[in-house]
Amino acid sequence: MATKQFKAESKRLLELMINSIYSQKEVFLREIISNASDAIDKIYYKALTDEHLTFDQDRYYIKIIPDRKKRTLTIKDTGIGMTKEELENNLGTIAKSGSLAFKTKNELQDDHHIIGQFGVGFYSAFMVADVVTVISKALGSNEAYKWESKGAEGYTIEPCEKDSVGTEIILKLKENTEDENYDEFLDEYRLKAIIKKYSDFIRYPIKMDVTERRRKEGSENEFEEYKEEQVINSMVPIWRKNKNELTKEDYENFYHEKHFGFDKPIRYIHIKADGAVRYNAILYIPEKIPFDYYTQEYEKGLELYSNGVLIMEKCPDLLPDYFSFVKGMVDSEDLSLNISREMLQHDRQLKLIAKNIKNKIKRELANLLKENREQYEAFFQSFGRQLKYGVYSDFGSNKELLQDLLLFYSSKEKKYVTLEEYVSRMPGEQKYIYYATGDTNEKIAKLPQTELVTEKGYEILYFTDEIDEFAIKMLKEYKGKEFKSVSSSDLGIEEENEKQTDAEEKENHELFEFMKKVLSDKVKDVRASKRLKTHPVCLTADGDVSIEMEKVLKAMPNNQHIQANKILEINVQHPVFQSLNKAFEQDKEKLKLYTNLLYNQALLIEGLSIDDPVQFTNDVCKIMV
Ligand SMILES: Nc1ncnc2c1ncn2[C@@H]1O[C@H](COP(=O)(O)OP(=O)(O)OP(=O)(O)O)[C@@H](O)[C@H]1O
Repeated sequence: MATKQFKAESKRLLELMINSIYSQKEVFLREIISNASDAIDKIYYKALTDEHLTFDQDRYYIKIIPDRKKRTLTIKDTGIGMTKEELENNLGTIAKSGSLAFKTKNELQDDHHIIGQFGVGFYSAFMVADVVTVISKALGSNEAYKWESKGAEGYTIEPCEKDSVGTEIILKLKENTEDENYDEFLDEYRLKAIIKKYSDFIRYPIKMDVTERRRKEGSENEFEEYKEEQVINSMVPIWRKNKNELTKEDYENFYHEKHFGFDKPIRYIHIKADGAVRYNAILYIPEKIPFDYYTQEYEKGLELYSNGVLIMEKCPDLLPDYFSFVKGMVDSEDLSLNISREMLQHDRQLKLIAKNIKNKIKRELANLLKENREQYEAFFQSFGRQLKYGVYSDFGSNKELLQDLLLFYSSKEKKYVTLEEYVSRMPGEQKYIYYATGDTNEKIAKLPQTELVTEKGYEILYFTDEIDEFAIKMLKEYKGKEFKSVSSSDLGIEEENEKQTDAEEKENHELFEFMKKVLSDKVKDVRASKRLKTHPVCLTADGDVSIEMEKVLKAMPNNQHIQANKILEINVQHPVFQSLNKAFEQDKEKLKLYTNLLYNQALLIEGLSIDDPVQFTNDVCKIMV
């Protein structure tokens, strides 16, 4: 059966191209400049194999010429130019890329990389222009031609005059409308900003006559404006330079030029990957936390370049959430771009780069921790919470990667320690890694629940961040040692006084039952404490939800009323216990009063609010009179 050819309605196709591919009009300039750069590159390649041709870098440039009077924007290049046939083929056929053909034919391999591949970028000019005129003279030709088009209607080609080899693209800008101001593309500042944003690392100078001001000669306070030709782009991206050519200052300057932050980065990572995936990257670990970092407004991501041309200002897929504080850029030739160069096809390359970057950041942070503890602690103060979120999120799938980057305040060392350091110091008989939760280190240090563990001489990690306990529950253990809250019912160290407390529990069973009834559903149980030494009372929790977790969950907007199973623990060695016993025998009303008072005291110690503060203060007054 004969295969029929698809027919394309080229007029319609062009309209689609112009109106649907790009989300931002300003990218037309990026596309035209990229074509100009490709055209110069082509001369460079020709010179490699043609002995009659030399490539003298200084002769090649791109010039941007806005003309307010004529409402035109001209982009001129000294590249290879186009013959009549090439104008016809390359600009008269949508999706025909002369550059792609050139690349394939010349099997280009070295550092100069031609950008064009889809054969559509040129038409983006019609987003901002009614009429596009191309005047071109090809290398090795004596004739010049003018190609002109008003868009979908078609184009004309005719001979014209042009002195030098190269191409001039003249855009007659559209009239302004209520929604669109095309004049902006005649404005020097705006043009400069667009060039800097997308085309800063085009290898050839992008020049423009820029208006400057100077003091009038012979005058004190009179100024005059004058035009000066300036090169707008930086040209050589520092990421393509060798690391040994660059100084710390170069990296810091780049950080500031790119507006990654106002601070000085504490570490930078320069990656030149040339293996399974080829890319260059410069990454920074900032010193200071951005003001919006822990808000929804904060956007993570790295700048993404393809061949030095900006594709995305913030590519989120390159950074995992737990490293969202990292700033920087990635440049790769191997990306699968979509036709507008605004997005990437979700490809293997990008995933490989992201994985690679993730491991490099992890290694860099681990090195920082080893080499400069003070700086790491400062970093952790800013971004540690994000690392802990990382341990907790995604069902703990990143906990192995992140656990050695965590720091917690230690009761014994009185400073921040790693889990590794904690475990390496554990006495042989210590079963668990102990932790205590609270608002501040000072408050935690005073918690009655810590008494037994501290008396045993064991180290306690202080958890002051809401996320801490959740993250640790996800970790479950570190190097085979389980985590244990000092408030949990079984601390694993009560052997000696275990039997005694059990006996006391039995002996005072009726008293505790009475107290439990007084407190009704507020507590699950009232027990003799195995952990209290000097304090009369404390609250602990049975089960998976701790009192701290209950507090955090309660503060969440969609809280599910998840509650900890609270246990009121009484220190039977404390003189208060005698008073309780006495009241139990002689005055049940008094026992009720004492029970409520002790319960409310325990709440206060935990940082929980009292249901009825007025009742509480009345109760305190009652025992005074
Ligand atoms: N300034 C120029 N000098 C020489 N040739 C040019 C110039 N501008 C465009 N061309 C030719 O026109 C072709 C089509 O350009 P167009 O921008 O539409 O696509 P492209 O650059 O090949 O691909 P992409 O859509 O990926 O940018 C180019 O491949 C190139 O051969």
